[in-house]
Amino acid sequence: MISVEEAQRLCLGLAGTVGTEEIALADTAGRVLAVSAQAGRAQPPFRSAAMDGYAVKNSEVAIGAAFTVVGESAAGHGWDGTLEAGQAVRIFTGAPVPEGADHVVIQEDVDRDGDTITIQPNLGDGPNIRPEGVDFPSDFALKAPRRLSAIDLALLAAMNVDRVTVAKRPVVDILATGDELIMPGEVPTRDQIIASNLFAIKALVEQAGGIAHIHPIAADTEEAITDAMKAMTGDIAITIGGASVGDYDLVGKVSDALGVERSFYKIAMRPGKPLIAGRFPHGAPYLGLPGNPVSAIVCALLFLIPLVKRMQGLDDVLPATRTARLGHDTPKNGPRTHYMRATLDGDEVTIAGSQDSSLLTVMAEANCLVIRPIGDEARQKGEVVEIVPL
Ligand SMILES: Nc1nc2c(c(=O)[nH]1)N[C@H]1C(S)=C(S)[C@@H](COP(=O)(O)OP(=O)(O)OC[C@H]3O[C@@H](n4cnc5c(N)ncnc54)[C@H](O)[C@@H]3O)O[C@H]1N2
Ligand code: MOO
Repeated sequence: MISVEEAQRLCLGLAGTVGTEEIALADTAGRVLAVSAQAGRAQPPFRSAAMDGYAVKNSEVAIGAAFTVVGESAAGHGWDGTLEAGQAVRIFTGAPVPEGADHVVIQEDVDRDGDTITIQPNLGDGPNIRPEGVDFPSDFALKAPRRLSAIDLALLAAMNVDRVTVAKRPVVDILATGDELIMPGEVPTRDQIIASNLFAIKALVEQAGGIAHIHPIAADTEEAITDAMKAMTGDIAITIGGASVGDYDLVGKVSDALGVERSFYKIAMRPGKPLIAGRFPHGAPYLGLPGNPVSAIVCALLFLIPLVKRMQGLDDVLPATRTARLGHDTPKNGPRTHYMRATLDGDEVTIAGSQDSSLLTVMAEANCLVIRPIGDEARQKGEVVEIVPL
């Protein structure tokens, strides 16, 4: 059995790239920027008024000073002249500040009589002018790779970028295997259960920027699994279940027969020990996840999701960890790294009482996984542990 770190390294080694596409800015939220976007224009592209008021010379600003209003600069319609001594230009927020002016006195601070303004005693601070390029200069670039946030879309728009080159979304084929499984909504026989973990995995893939295709459940026969695996032609292939050593755990055998080049089988981790990883003949990375609901989901978080992100060109793809303090004593860990379902409240973490890998109710209540290293000694309340926030 290999370590989790080694397994993650090998999985990421299977990642190919999915190529890029140019799409409209409005469609890019959550996509990964593949080519740095260039501004080509400063923002603001001119000195602009930050307040509504009067543009004057800073050197002339004083309580009681009077100015003659000689023009108007509105947003989208600047004033082309040059301000002379004793003059003011009526100006509005976002409008270009005229040549010769370097202070905007807000309108609340002046008294206007015809074309004359006089600065009042309540004069506030200036200069109320945004320098050219104060948000970004004309050579500004939004650097790739980067997952585009909602705010990034506004920034790209401000940069006058209307088409964006992003990584294509990796297509992930998800195949659940097992005679006992039916889809939600179908009528189970006495010995059947409902396929569940694939829905969490589909959602995780989509949150990570991939496209998930759920395939029809395959029965526990070599023929059915072979046919179903041949139909997985996307960028990443996932099977769920049948990865262990039982008589009906046929996925490893079938994947070998299909020419999947095995990268590793079995990890010193709990849950998720019987993970299979390899590469399909057509190049797609393949992960054979264990069937237990929690095992499949934890494996997806630790191995599949990083792969989906890496195939979009992202660098920092492994789940973030942080530390927390144990809210109680906990016994020595065994020979596998244990990812324990737990609840973080403030800085204190409480490990769930049952860690059986079939328990979705426990995982649904958890908001983190406590990582217990291989052979970790018994820990006392208050000791620091590493966690993966969920
Ligand atoms: N003799 C041994 N038995 C087992 C070992 C072992 O080392 N020696 N490993 C155990 C561990 S650890 C795990 S994890 C499981 C993984 O087994 P498989 O990947 O072969 O999974 P299945 O046997 O097909 O299913 C296990 C369990 O999960 C249920 N299941 C399967 N698929 C789904 C699904 N899509 N949605 C919901 N539930 C699913 C299935 O009905 C079983 O109850 O093996 C242990 N055994
Ligand atoms: O590794 Mo299994 O995933 O412990 O239940």
